[in-house]
Amino acid sequence: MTRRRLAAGNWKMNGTGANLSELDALAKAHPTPGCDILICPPATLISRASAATPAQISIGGQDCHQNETGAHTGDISAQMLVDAGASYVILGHSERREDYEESDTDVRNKVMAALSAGLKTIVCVGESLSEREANNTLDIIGGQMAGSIPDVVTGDSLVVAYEPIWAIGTGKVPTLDQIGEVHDFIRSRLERRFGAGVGRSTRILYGGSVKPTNAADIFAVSNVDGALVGGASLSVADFSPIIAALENA
Ligand SMILES: O=C(CO)COP(=O)(O)O
Repeated sequence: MTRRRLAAGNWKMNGTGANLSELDALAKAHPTPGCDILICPPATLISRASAATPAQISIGGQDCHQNETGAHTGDISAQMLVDAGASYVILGHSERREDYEESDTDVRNKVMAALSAGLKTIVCVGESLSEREANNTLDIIGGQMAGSIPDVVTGDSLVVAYEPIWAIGTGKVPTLDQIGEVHDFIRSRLERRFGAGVGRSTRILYGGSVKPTNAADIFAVSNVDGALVGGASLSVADFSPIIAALENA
């Protein structure tokens, strides 16, 4: 099973129109990429980013509401993301689980809404430092997967991102053995639940302090099919070498 690798950038709450030139430069640096490239800018930029960016770079959202329409001030539905030009959405990021107390059930409902709108979904899972230190990492990941991923997944519509919370924005990265252990576990859980088809075609990304300096080592780990990159996705100078490392993995 060959999975097309994915380099995904999560801009979080960073970027205005002035940053769209980064996308242009990224597209010029990777005219025919050897992996999928995705940028998830803030919602205010999705429409402009998708209009301005060549097709080899996909644009995604960072969250969506579980309902199609309605009285939900400040929220954005999956259909609205599609309308704005998004083809992916990140769901269940640890920052949303923490800042908005999103539960696994909330995430699962959002994933179902996004899939039925035709979006590919990147579902984030990951343990806190205290959970890792208590040797609970695999239990936590297994529970988040069981609770956050719905039964209706088909084809390559699901991407799972393993993001240890303690590695996000900290410069700390798990050992390659630790990354491999969790990615192998995620793969086995996907195969057990969805069978060989979806279980093997689902891409599993690593996220948390991925930099040009550590990307090649991380991409050599088994069942690492790409990265979900925060800070280093904001500039072409940092993101482009990460993409190149993935292309060469
Ligand atoms: O949370 C992340 C991506 O979603 C990772 O962020 P950093 O790459 O900044 O650690």
